Amino acid sequence: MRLVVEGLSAKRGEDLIFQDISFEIASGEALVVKGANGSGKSTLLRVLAGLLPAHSGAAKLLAAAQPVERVSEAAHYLGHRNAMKRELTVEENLSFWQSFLGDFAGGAGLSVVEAVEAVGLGGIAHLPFGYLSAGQQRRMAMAKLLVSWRPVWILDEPTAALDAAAETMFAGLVMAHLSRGGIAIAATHQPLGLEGVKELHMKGFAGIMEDVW
Ligand SMILES: Nc1ncnc2c1ncn2[C@@H]1O[C@H](COP(=O)(O)OP(=O)(O)OP(=O)(O)O)[C@@H](O)[C@H]1O
Repeated sequence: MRLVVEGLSAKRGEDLIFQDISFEIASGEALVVKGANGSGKSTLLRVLAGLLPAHSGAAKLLAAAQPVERVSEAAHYLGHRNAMKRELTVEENLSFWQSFLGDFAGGAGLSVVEAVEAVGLGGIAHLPFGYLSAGQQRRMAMAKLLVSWRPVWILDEPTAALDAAAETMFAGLVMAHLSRGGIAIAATHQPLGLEGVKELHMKGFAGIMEDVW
């Protein structure tokens, strides 16, 4: 499986945010997207996740376990917000996402109990999501990545609000995902503790980008 991005550009309103972004990531690889505030990291991830249209260019997932028209069909997107309902329990939220998303071909998600344990929060899945601390909420949002199998993880500032132990835990989850043949793309200002990842440096519209492999 390969994620191939060719000549991608995107606008916000009338403004071109970036243009001519190209890169390729294969199964088992991660790409970290770096750049200053406002350089277009979130915009790029939102385009890949199908939440914003590309202005030009394309992103394709090739040789996936099932054919897809859009990368988003094979992707989990973890944005700045956690996409959980505060009034529902953690278990209810994760069960919803598990049945809503389903499994992509070639893999199977963990049970809700297993996923909650994998993020180190076994025993509090019965609480309303809104009762959890900011860091616990972020961990539970990561558990959402585990309850259904999606080969591509698109992660926007995944470790915001996490303590050092949770950052290490998250790096382990990403490495396990890669070892299952997954792909991860993460925008971050913080080191994710991942070894040997590719980097993409967004420069904003003036400088666009350069690759550092
Ligand atoms: N809804 C919007 N309408 C118009 N412009 C927007 C919108 N959202 C973002 N922008 C602009 O697009 C540019 C890129 O924003 P983006 O959120 O992609 O940057 P970023 O690199 O992720 O920044 P940060 O590191 O602060 O999260 C910024 O100049 C921002 O003001």
